[in-house]
Amino acid sequence: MTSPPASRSPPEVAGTVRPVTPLAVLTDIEGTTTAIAFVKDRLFPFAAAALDGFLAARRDDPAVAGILDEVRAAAPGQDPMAALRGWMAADAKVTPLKALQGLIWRQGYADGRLRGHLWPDVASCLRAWHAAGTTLAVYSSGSVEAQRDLFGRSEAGDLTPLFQGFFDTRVGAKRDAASYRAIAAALGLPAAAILFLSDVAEELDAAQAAGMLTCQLVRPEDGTQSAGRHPEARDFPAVARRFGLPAA
Ligand SMILES: CSCCC(=O)C(=O)COP(=O)(O)O
Ligand SMILES: [Mg+2]
Repeated sequence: MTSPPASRSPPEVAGTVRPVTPLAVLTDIEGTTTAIAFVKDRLFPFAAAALDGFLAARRDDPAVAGILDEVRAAAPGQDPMAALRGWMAADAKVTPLKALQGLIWRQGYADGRLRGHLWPDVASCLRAWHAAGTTLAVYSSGSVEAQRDLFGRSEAGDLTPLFQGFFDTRVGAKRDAASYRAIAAALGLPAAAILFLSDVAEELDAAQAAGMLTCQLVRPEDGTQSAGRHPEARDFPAVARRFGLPAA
């Protein structure tokens, strides 16, 4: 006798033996859909090299002026440029830095110097999951604008129509369980129906504390390492097999 297909109703959390198939997949970007090397060796140096010229040209743009006000509020008494440079050097996930990087990258995506990297297994799975009715959303420290540009001008084409939501640190820090509760509420789903994918164990811990299903992407070619405390997958097809999602 064959097993019945996994239910599409919200999964039971405890005391169940049936497979828990998520209604929604919430994915991180760096280290999960996209190579860490692309972010660290391409995107971050691109923004650092363009920062001075960008601010000189756009300082009076209301969006840029607003970000600089946020920098001053986050680093009182410091020169905003020094604060931005310090955050860049430390890879600090500070909201105004991420917003500014997103605006700088936007120019690179628009004129073709940047194209969003995706691991080759990612786009086909996202398309298959979306086609099967799974809600897809993104949660990254990169700004929502940067997320839309990366997926909109990706190596696999424009994937933005697949996603129902994009969330950044404006919803809260990625290591804070409250952020995941807020995302579940915004998606209109119980946290237990959402699978969060990330390479970072502390982010998965926070999602799990909020009640989400979790899976750590461990891609040896990207240098990520197993934390040993969450379900693991080496790519998106392995996520699909582990959680009963459709294969690409
Ligand atoms: C939107 S792509 C740039 C990613 C980024 O700026 C970053 O800090 C990586 O954060 P993630 O949460 O995707 O690991
Ligand atoms: Mg990550």
